[in-house]
Amino acid sequence: MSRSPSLPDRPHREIDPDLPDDERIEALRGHYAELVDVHEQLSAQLDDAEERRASLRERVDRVERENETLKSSSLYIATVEDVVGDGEVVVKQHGNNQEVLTEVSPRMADRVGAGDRVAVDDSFAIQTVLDAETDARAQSMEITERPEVSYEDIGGIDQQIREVREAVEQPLSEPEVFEEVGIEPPSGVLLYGPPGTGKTMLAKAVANKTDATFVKMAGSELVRKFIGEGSRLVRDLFEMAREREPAIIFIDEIDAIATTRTESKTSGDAEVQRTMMQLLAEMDGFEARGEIRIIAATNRFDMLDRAILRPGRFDRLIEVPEPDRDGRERILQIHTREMNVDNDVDFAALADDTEGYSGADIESLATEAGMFAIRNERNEVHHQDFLEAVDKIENDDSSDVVTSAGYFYQ
Ligand SMILES: Nc1ncnc2c1ncn2[C@@H]1O[C@H](COP(=O)(O)OP(=O)(O)OP(=O)(O)O)[C@@H](O)[C@H]1O
Repeated sequence: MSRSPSLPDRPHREIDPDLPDDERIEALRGHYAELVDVHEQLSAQLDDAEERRASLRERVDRVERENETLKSSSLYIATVEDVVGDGEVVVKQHGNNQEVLTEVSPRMADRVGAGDRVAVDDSFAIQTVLDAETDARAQSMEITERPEVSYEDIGGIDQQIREVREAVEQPLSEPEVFEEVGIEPPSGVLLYGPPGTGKTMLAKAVANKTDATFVKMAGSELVRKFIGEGSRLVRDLFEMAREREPAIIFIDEIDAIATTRTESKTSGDAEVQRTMMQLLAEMDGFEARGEIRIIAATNRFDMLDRAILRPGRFDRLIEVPEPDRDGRERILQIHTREMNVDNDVDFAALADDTEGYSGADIESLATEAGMFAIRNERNEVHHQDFLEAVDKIENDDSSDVVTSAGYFYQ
């Protein structure tokens, strides 16, 4: 730091009062001249000091600004695509889709997994994993690189499987067939029917079969949890799918965002409307022969706004009903494949006893029967265990069976 210049000496002059007037005046003139000189020096020093002060102030301002920028420095949002091992991951930055192989600090190593949204700094070091609170997308979207469901795991809806394969799988696996014939594949497929009948499974099985990423979003979460975010989330949903082509977008409970317009003009309705408009806009601007297929599901077909069923939107409707007797038998067999089931179990008879059960109900029934076997200290499940399970489920008020059978869906 430069040192302040020394101050000039203060002029001091004793003037003898007994001097003749002209000499005194001369002495006073001389004193005055000295004072003027010192004044000029001090003014110059003051100007210098002012100048230095201004330049220091400027430096302080600059440092403060830099400090502020560092403290609040923006982080970029990226998705972890793959954990390569040895503390390295591939991340893809949102927006520019740049893919980067980056090291994970030991502090973050246990917390980072494929599919996580993370905040990265300029050098792509992962600073934080976005938790459910900050990451609306993580809460409302489920992304599975390759779901483990196959068509063989789904019972009783063979006709629906066939239709979904034609409408969703074939355009992905054999797009040339559609080109040769000169038709556009259906834009979107709508699965409708009571809860727990295998709609989600169907969508997952197609993703599995076609090696497509499964991107699921629940319509209800879109509008209920993230007020004001609905349309952004719809945009995000399609963007996520585009980043991961081939992909299957599955919108569960689409009725939550595509209900018939009501007269009321509450802000909640406006939000639902905006979300639906965004969805329609995304679908309208969609390449029908592209690598992204859209499947939606609803339990409330009656409530749907018909605008979403127009050609170019959800133009293939597939009903997924409750399983019939044969379907129930098949689903029972599927869900007991891994169980140690005694020869006395009569699946045909159980199918008769489970009228009105959905696939999900039958899955709970099998688990419940297994619990009875464990309670009776057996490792084999007997027919009687299934009967007790039926009894328990039907007398249990909290059971879904009672409600799902009574669901209104068309
Ligand atoms: N047809 C089926 N075959 C075999 N299992 C089934 C079938 N339907 C449902 N399940 C079982 O029930 C569970 C839930 O099914 P799924 O989520 O596919 O139903 P959904 O129709 O999408 O229901 P929701 O309308 O409530 O979302 C599945 O994980 C599966 O174990």
